[in-house]
Formats: sequence, C-alpha cells, structure tokens
Amino acid sequence: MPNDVQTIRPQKLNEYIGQENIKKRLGLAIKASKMRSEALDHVLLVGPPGLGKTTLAHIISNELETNIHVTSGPILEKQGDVAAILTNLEYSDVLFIDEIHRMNKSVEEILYTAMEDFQIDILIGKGPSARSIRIDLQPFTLVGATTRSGLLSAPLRNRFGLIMELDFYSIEELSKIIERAASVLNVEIKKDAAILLARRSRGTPRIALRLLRRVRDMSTIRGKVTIDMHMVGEIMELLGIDEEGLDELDRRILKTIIEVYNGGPVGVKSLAASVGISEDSISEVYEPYLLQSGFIARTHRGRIATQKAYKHLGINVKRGLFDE
Ligand SMILES: Nc1ncnc2c1ncn2[C@@H]1O[C@H](COP(=O)(O)OP(=O)(O)OP(=O)(O)O)[C@@H](O)[C@H]1O
Ligand SMILES: [Mg+2]
Repeated sequence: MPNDVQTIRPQKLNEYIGQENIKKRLGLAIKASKMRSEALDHVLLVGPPGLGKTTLAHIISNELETNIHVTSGPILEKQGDVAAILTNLEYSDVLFIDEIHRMNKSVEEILYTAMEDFQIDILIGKGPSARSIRIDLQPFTLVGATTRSGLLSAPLRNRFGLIMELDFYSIEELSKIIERAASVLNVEIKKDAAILLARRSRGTPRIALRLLRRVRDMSTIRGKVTIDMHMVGEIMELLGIDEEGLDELDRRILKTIIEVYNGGPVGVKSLAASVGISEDSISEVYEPYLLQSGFIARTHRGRIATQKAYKHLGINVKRGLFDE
C-alpha cells in the first residue's frame, strides 16, 4: 500500500468523518468493553463498496489497542484455514473478515461456536478412527463486512451483537474528506472545487478520493496550481461523469430500463444480461446509489426508471406511466 493511502485512512474514530450514529454506538461499546476488560461484541459492517468498512475495522482495533488480523470470505476455503487463524488470536484481538457473505458453509459453521463460546471443534483423522477435539480460544472480536446483510445466513447474522449499516455520505461530509485527503496529498483545492467534486462522487469516499487523484494529476501537469472548479469540470467531462455523478454505465443502465424495457419493471437478471455486466455489480455496486438518489425505484415486479431518470437522460416520459 503506498504511504499516502495509509495516512489518508483515518486511524481513530474522531478522525472518521460522517456516519455519526455508528461512531456514537461504536464509541460507547468500545469504551464499555475496555472498562469491563472484555472483548468487544462482534461487529457486522454493512454497506455498498467504498463507504469505509475496511477503514472502520482498522479503527476498531486501534481504539481497542489490539492487533487486527485481516482476511476475507473467499480466501477461507477450508475449516483448517479458519481454525489456524482463530487459534492464533490473542486476547481481545480483532479478526476482520471482508466479504463475509462469500464464505462457504463449512467455514461458516466453525465460526458459530468460535463466536458464541470461543471454542472450536475440529475433526482429526478420517474414517472410523476420526475424532473431534475441542480447542479453547482467546476471547476475540469478529468484525465482518458485507454489502447487504440479507446475503448472510440468519444464524451467522444473529451472532453479531452490533450491526452497523453505513449510509451514503452527504456533500458536506465528502468535501471534508476531500479537503483532508488533499492536504495529505499536498495539493491545494478551493472550497467550491471540493464541493463540486463531492457532488460527483455518488456519496462514496472511495470515488471522491479517486476523482481527487485524477484532478491532482492535471494540477501536477499544469505545474502545481490550486485545483479550482474549472479543472474539476474538465476532468469530469473527460471521465464522462455528469452533474449527478453518474458515469457511462449508470446511464446505460437507466437507458436500458427505459428503452429496452419500456421503463420497467425489469428483474436484475434480465437487466444485467441486456447491459452486459454481472448481476452482482448491478445489485451491489450500481443499484444502491441509483435507488438512493431516486433514479430508479424497486417494485415487487422489478426495477422501474423514475421520472427523474427520464428527465436526466432527456427522454420524454410516456403518458400514463406514472398515473396511478
Ligand atoms: N468516514 C471517512 N472519513 C474519511 N475517509 C474515509 C472515510 N470512509 C472512507 N474513507 C476513505 O475512503 C477510502 C475507502 O474506504 P474503505 O476502503 O474503508 O471502504 P470499504 O467500505 O471497505 O470499501 P469496500 O467495501 O469496497 O472494501 C479509504 O481510502 C478511506 O481512507
Ligand atoms: Mg474494504
């Protein structure tokens, strides 16, 4: 990881911008667990990509002053993989499992007793001589990250004491994140330029920071000038990002719903096939923001394009479509 990525990442709760409710709840739980000298309850972080789940997991371990062990659902293939990690945890350590919804069933099962009783049972040997042995673990905190909590099985979800749903960020919060990152990256950005950049970042810090780096490239090439609105506008045009922060693919999704499916309703599967991207990227990456910003709506029969989508693309709304 390049150094500036490390420093752009906030290290403590009070440096983490936005998500006020989550910060309050976490701060309280962390403080109480430290006063009782107990491991913090298991935490599930839920939200679309790039909203700061990984950052929060690191902050939790920093605040607890313990080690963090980082892994991810798809990497943990066998029970032995997770057993090896669990038995190495020290008292009150954080085990961070990213994409926890992508674990296979047998790995998930070993986590149940680990989370609940800080014990695991592992099978040794094969056939008739096989026997199960029980291993005690140090109390630890599992921090899981997932894009939607519905992707988790109920038994796994129920074992998390703290479930935190991250929201998209406001323009004001994003422009604070941009200004903070700009100072780490040693580049100056005007206030109005930071706000414009924030408006085009789909409520997402990772996108805001990526766009900031592209604008910084331009300022470097032009000889370290302060980033202004004009420069941000130029880059957005170059990248095909419009005033609403939508990119080429977002617009293609909306256009497909409108032109191929008559405005909808259309199911994710058909939509994904027509647009030519995976169902997962539609439902986990693109759809959450389009829903939240009111370009599409979910009905029991599928997704529909809203009036806002028609207007944004400059397509006339069919008569009768929105008459109830
Ligand atoms: N609240 C915040 N305040 C300041 N910076 C933030 C905040 N949230 C995220 N960032 C920055 O945004 C970037 C993306 O955050 P992070 O990697 O934590 O996202 P994520 O939710 O884990 O995404 P993914 O689900 O795709 O892994 C990081 O560089 C981080 O520094
Ligand atoms: Mg992450």
